[in-house]
Amino acid sequence: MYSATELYPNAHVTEAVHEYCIEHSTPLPKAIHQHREKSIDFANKVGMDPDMMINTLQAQFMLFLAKLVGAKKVLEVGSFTGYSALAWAEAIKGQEGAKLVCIDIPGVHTDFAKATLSEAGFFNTLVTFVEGDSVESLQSLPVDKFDIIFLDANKDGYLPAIKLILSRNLLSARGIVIADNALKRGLVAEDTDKNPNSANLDTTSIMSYKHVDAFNKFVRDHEELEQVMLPAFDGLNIIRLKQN
Ligand SMILES: C[S@@+](CC[C@H](N)C(=O)[O-])C[C@H]1O[C@@H](n2cnc3c(N)ncnc32)[C@H](O)[C@@H]1O
Repeated sequence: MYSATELYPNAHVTEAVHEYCIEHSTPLPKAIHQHREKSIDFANKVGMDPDMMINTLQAQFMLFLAKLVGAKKVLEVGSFTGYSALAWAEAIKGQEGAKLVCIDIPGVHTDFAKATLSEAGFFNTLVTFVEGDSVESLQSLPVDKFDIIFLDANKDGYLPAIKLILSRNLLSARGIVIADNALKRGLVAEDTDKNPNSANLDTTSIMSYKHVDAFNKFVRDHEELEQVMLPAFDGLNIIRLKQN
């Protein structure tokens, strides 16, 4: 049975709709736009994949969402060149007690992200970096309550991350966890040859869809959590603590 709606007839219309959405959403500040261009140049120069960044529309969405939930404290796991971090910083800046903590492994991309946030006047004031493995960093992070926790690093870290978020009480009562790539190009739902993305199927690496699927199932089955899985971007699993 086919119960989903295939909204757009082809890739051309899908792309046109995407551009329309960008043009009809509140634009990102110019500095964030410019940073995207600089990040693409930088990533290409150092041989990293610029497509690791969230896209423009996702940045517009996350900035809006952060404002919608009145976020003051954000924890980002996986910052790359600092593009999504800039969007979070823009959303929370100017509030007393606002802070953004970014976790990523050390490297030229993290140096680039720190320089960017420094140029924007955020580094070490609004934004701090924890340089290390995602799970180890979540284990040792000083306890605080975050209104948004964005998971966007190694996929084998998602499940240990949500367990640590719960056991260490890192999420504020009305806070949300946003797990990016929650659908992994559709592979979590369909990993046979009916999905062209199943060619060279990766079931073992740290980025495998298998880890994301285990995370999604853990979240779905956890009695203290409620969540919505959205087929937007590469899939967003938006999670919160059940409210009494
Ligand atoms: C998809 S990118 C993040 C993109 C960023 N959120 C953005 O939209 O601009 C994933 C990041 O996870 C980081 N990463 C990979 N393995 C990691 C690990 N074990 N611990 C911490 N970060 C890791 C990579 O260095 C990379 O910068």
